[in-house]
Amino acid sequence: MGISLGPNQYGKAEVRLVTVRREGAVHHLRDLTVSSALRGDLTETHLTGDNSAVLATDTQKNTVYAFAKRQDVGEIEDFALRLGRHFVRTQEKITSARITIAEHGWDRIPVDGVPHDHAFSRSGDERRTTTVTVQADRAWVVSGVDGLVVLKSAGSEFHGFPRDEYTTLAETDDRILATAVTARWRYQGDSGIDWAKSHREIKATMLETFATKHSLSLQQTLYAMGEAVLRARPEVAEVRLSLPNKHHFLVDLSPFGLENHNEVFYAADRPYGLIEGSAVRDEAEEPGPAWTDAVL
Ligand SMILES: O=c1[nH]c(=O)c2[nH]c(=O)[nH]c2[nH]1
Repeated sequence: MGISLGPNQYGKAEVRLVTVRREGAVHHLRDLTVSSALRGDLTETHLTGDNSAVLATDTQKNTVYAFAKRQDVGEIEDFALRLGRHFVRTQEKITSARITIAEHGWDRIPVDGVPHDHAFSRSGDERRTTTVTVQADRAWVVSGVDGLVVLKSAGSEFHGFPRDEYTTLAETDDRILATAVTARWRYQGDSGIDWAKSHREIKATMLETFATKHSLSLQQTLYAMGEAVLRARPEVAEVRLSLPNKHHFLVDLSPFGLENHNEVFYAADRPYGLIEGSAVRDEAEEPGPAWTDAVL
């Protein structure tokens, strides 16, 4: 019978890791969600239940915690590289390790205007992310951001679209544009990059472009954001963006005898337009195995 095992991987998903590093009275907090996915010669466990090549997902979880103790976590890209290389180097049958990390931000609580030593408030929904894929002595790093919510209350139009028998949407030259940015960018190379600075500047570039680019569509804004990142950051080969159009509909106030001059909106949560695309550098390195899976 012509049946065989298809592509497979296994690992521990969403290990919740919080670390506290003490510098005298000042505590430094890190809050990560770490997932591992291993690939390799794993046919036996699937076909016969022979687990001799299966590093338990429980062990993978423990490795995350032990590594966090043995060495300061540092940048999520470096932590993921250390974990991925460890799994590939120590497990004979494992040929590929993919480590995905999301970092949740915490801000110090201000007390009388002074940031507190050891009390924090969650920074919101935004998360810094990375997915590192390690194979033999190569690694590919794809980093990004999730849940970066932005809105502009001017500088956005949408018109000139086709009208058929089902079109009701009014053309507009003044609307609210809002989205929650999911971005992924792939780095050329896996060393010599200041991950934190790169992340900070890519995010600043995307935000600045969102703010200043006069928008005729969210698609146009998406490409402008990606293009600006590639122009500013030579270490990045490609940027992929997934932008939900968080619609803000004008409320019809005429039943109440009131006019609505773009002042009162209904923020709908669904359905939403979902605009996705990428900007690619012409002479970019090949994406390697990391990109398609790592993105979304
Ligand atoms: O920026 C937009 N792009 C679209 O494709 C679209 N479609 C829609 O209904 N509104 C919008 N806005």
